[in-house]
Amino acid sequence: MLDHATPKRRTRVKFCGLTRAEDVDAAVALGADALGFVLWPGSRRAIDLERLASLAARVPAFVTRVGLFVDPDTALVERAAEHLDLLQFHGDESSACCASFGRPWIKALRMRDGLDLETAARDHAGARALLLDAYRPGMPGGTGETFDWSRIPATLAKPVILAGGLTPANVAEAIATVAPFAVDVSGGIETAPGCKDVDAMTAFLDAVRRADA
Ligand SMILES: O=C(O)c1ccccc1NCC(=O)[C@H](O)[C@H](O)COP(=O)(O)O
Repeated sequence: MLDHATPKRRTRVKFCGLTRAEDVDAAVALGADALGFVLWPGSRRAIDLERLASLAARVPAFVTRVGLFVDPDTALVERAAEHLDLLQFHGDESSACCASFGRPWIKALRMRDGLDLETAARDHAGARALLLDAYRPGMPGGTGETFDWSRIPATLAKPVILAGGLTPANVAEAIATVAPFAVDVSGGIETAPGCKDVDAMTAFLDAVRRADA
């Protein structure tokens, strides 16, 4: 019989910064919950709208297609959104700006000194989740660096997506420490920026499943 009193945790997994069809296919086959596509032209993992359309078309139902933006032009978000299920904002976008596209959205917060997560969660009340990432000046995301996970309050008003420097080797400790709703990884499953590694994706998912067990 199912024990409804103590449901088993299942940490969701988002693979971010995909640029190649074979990586999308592998991530889906392995069981990733969400795939991130970087639409910020300054990224080493950036893709254009044409590539987004072709990659997004490979993704079946029940796998979330996430588009990453950094202080984007409205037109870019509107055109990309046709191929996306969720918008992820990494810049200084206000809550009103994020909501203005009429699509589900999450806000990435870089953990700079003094950031108050409780206040940020209130400021972004319309977000479906907060993605917490490492802070490095001049780099809006994909730093490959961790931050002090003990800064995350146990009870935040929003689901937490933990990002920043996660790898197959440290993700279990991250889950044990933070108990996030989801984990997000980019550099930790790559051989080069934008090129994912099947063995690393497999190892990452295995580590998450072991941590949840
Ligand atoms: O990956 C990028 O190049 C990037 C550029 C600009 C904004 C966001 C970007 N990535 C965002 C992500 O969601 C990454 O997965 C997240 O920052 C974690 O990256 P990593 O530390 O490499 O796992």
